[in-house]
Amino acid sequence: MSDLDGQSSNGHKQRWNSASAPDDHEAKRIRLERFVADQQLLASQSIPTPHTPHVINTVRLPDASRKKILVTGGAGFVGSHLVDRLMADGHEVVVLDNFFTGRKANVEHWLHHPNFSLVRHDVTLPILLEVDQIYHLACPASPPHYQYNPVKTIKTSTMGTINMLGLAKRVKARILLASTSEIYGDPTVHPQPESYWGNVNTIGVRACYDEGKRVAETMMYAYKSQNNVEIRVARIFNTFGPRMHPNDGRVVSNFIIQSLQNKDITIYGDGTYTRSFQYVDDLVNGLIKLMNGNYDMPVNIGNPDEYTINDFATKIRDMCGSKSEIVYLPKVADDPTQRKADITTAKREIDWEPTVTVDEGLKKTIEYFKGEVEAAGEIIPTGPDAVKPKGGK
Ligand SMILES: O=C(O)[C@H]1O[C@H](OP(=O)(O)OP(=O)(O)OC[C@H]2O[C@@H](n3ccc(=O)[nH]c3=O)[C@H](O)[C@@H]2O)[C@H](O)[C@@H](O)[C@@H]1O
Repeated sequence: MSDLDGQSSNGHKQRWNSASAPDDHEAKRIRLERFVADQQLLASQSIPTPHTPHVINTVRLPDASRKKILVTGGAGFVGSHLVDRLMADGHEVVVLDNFFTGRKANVEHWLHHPNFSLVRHDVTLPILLEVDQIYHLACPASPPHYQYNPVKTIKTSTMGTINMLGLAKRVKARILLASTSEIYGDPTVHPQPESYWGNVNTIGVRACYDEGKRVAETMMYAYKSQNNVEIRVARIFNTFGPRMHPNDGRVVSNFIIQSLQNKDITIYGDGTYTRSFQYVDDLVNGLIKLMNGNYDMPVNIGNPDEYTINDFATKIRDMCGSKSEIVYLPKVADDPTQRKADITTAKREIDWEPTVTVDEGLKKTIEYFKGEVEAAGEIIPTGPDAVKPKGGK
């Protein structure tokens, strides 16, 4: 048995004598383990090789029609579904995400695809990239999450949008802003058309998000008129589907998670408030149509199917076959009392309307959360108070 040269942890070469040396078999095993680890590292960090674990086949677009598309917040719930569509359509996609509420798991299936790049970056800082289109989605959207650090939420919507508009201007990219139905505040007009100016409490707990998005819209139109930037503005209404953060705290994820575990379903207030809910695939279709159409005024993207929170709780409990009790907690501050998308503009200008019913969408979402609950053992849903998103990259 020959002696082996070894490297000690402090870097000094050391010599094992035959008494203390690992035998040949052990040395081979260590070398093999190192080789496999090196290969795995290489495969995870470089373009696909025959050893790369999993590369999804996508359409191969000719250079002339393949676009470089930036998706800020692309590892989030909505962003990751949008990325799936853009990748499947054969485009090159760059995802920027700071992983505050986004999760690597949402996009990990693309990590080895040569058309895909994932960059950990906070949009409040500028970035230089060459792209043709920008979907600017980055911002926490769940009330407990966006209220956790309101100053950061404001910076994300303001500085983040300025940075993305600056980039769009420099590289002449078209930019789409993910705005929100929240810009209508607690609406006095029902349903809400784009021409309604809204009713927002400028110093309330939701203002960091609502006002941030309102000024983001203002910036979009300022860059359009002053710098000829090509803009699109989507006002997104309540959206649900797989990959919602399990601790998101929003009504769909909370009610499903509570029902699946036979825990109390928590209604804030008396449950007479209303929302209209759309499935995420419909939203993604709407965003892509808006981006690639000719209309550059704000467009509501939502499903007008409106429910009281009471009815929605019963519906989800029934669909889950759950024994949960419904409990009523104090209402949350500045909660909009009614919300329903008027989608006349979307139908007329971009030929879009939702095609997935709330029931179909809920079935898929319940299936997804069954898996999440099973994997986690137990999920304690986020309550109404401001809270930092839980890990779970
Ligand atoms: O889901 C969305 O797309 C929207 O969600 C939030 O707006 P909000 O309508 O307040 O959404 P939820 O937090 O899901 O609340 C909906 C209603 O259910 C109630 N709720 C929520 C959670 C819960 O456990 N129980 C409960 O009664 C809320 O008080 C509210 O009245 C965000 O602020 C929007 O940006 C986003 O577009």
